Amino acid sequence: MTNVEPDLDTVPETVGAPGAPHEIHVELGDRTNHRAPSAEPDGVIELRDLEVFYDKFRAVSGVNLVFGSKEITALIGPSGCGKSTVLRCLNRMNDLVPGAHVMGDVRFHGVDMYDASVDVIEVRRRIGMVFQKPNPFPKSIYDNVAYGPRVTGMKPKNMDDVVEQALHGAALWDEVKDKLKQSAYGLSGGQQQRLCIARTIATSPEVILMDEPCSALDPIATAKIEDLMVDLAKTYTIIIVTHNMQQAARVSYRTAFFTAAADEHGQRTGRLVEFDSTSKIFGNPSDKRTEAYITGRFG
Ligand SMILES: Nc1ncnc2c1ncn2[C@@H]1O[C@H](COP(=O)(O)OP(=O)(O)OP(=O)(O)O)[C@@H](O)[C@H]1O
Repeated sequence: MTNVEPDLDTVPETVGAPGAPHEIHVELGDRTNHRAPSAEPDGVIELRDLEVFYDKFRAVSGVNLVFGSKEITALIGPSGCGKSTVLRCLNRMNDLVPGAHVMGDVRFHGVDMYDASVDVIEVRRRIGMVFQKPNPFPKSIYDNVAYGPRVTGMKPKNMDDVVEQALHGAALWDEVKDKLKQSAYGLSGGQQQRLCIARTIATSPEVILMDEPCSALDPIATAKIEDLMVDLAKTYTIIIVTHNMQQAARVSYRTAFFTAAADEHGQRTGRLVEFDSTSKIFGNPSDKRTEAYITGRFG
């Protein structure tokens, strides 16, 4: 996936000076709840000088980002710029990737998430993840949702209530309430993805990370997940990686744009180019590389 993207550092002058007036055709926010982001994100998660390696390969470098709670933040950029790598740092998923190591600071409520005293299971309970391809377990719908509370040792008074609430939260209850004991594999792709969201919220996380959650879905199922995201953001902090710029523009409050630049040895390392409110990024970006990307000239 790397080394096939054009180098955004070499965008031609015709793109225009940073901040210059220009025409950008990405529609903003027909699905958002139009909650204006506060001036500065509160920093529920903060990245300082984040650098991620896969063995000796430096995949991303110099990432400083501050996420706001109960907001949707989109990470966008061309293939291979390190969006998923950064996302996986936010709940220590990269621990599971052979050769991956993380430098710099990743703080959750100000606490160093990579400190030796931190309980990784608890990190992943509080910061859940939904993947690109719906990945329900080969279990019943009920057992998929109850799985997280069971394995993380939650002892709810009534598991049925937990399952029902999570399925309501994922806007799936009405479609499955009469077949909770049936296999999750009998659901459509979009339903399976909402089941995965229910499975994530059943453990009462604060943050939900989503890595291209709609890329395997048709437009109707995508629209349902986008509506759901906006609804979930009233309760949860959501950080989403998406290739779909319309989607980023529709659902997110803030957007971080990454790109990958080659060094003198030709090694392409992902970097954060610009982070701002979504309306600024899509309406009047400060960096010509952002503008080139969102107007479809590159990437
Ligand atoms: N498990 C891995 N082992 C080695 N290199 C990896 C691994 N995962 C990602 N990389 C490399 O790290 C860089 C960033 O990849 P990453 O998947 O984070 O980018 P991305 O922006 O999410 O890409 P895409 O949009 O194509 O999913 C790429 O050069 C990729 O090849």
